[in-house]
Amino acid sequence: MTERAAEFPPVPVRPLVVVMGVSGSGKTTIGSLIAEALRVPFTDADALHPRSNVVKMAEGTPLNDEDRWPWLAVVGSEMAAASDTGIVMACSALKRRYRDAIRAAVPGALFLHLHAEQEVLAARMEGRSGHFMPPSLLASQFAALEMLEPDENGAIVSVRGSVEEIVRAAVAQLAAPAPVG
Ligand SMILES: Nc1ncnc2c1ncn2[C@@H]1O[C@H](COP(=O)(O)OP(=O)(O)O)[C@@H](O)[C@H]1O
Ligand SMILES: O=C(O)[C@H](O)[C@@H](O)[C@H](O)[C@H](O)COP(=O)(O)O
Repeated sequence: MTERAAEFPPVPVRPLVVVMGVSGSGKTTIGSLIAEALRVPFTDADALHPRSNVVKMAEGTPLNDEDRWPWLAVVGSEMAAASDTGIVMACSALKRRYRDAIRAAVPGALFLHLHAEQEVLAARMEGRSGHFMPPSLLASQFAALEMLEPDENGAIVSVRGSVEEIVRAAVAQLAAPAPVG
């Protein structure tokens, strides 16, 4: 076992993880490090949006359900295709019904919700450059957000702290998930 793998407790074999949360919550930053720690591939669902969705968000208009359904279908099929290796997928998955759609494609999916107050994330988005998502859409993301419910397989992880602390807490949750709610 390498030094890095030894830092973390054992996690499920071939984990199928969705790192969820609003824009700016750290899905890309934290999700890619979780994937590295688990030694599984990482995919950012930002890269799976049809061009029309990216243009819409870049213009400052929130996506609606109709915009998201085809994208969520791609997210689900990419995860299902990774069931032999495991995967960490960064995907907002803001609403319960979106997560239900992903679970329909990947029944074993685990959801890690990266969570912090809007002000914390707004400051982080303001500090991010070269991304299509404008900080002005953050309020609409919080308005759409539905928290994980007790029957959903997953955990809420606070992202107020450092990246290292968050990755550690997230991997610990995957090893021994605490019940939500
Ligand atoms: N724990 C953290 N502390 C400080 N800055 C962070 C933290 N996590 C992410 N960031 C920064 O916040 C911004 C948003 O993170 P990002 O990973 O792009 O979020 P998302 O993919 O959810 O939109 C980026 O500039 C990133 O470097
Ligand atoms: O469902 C949505 O409205 C989008 O998926 C959105 O939640 C997502 O956050 C964007 O793709 C922006 O990308 P970042 O999350 O990387 O800011």
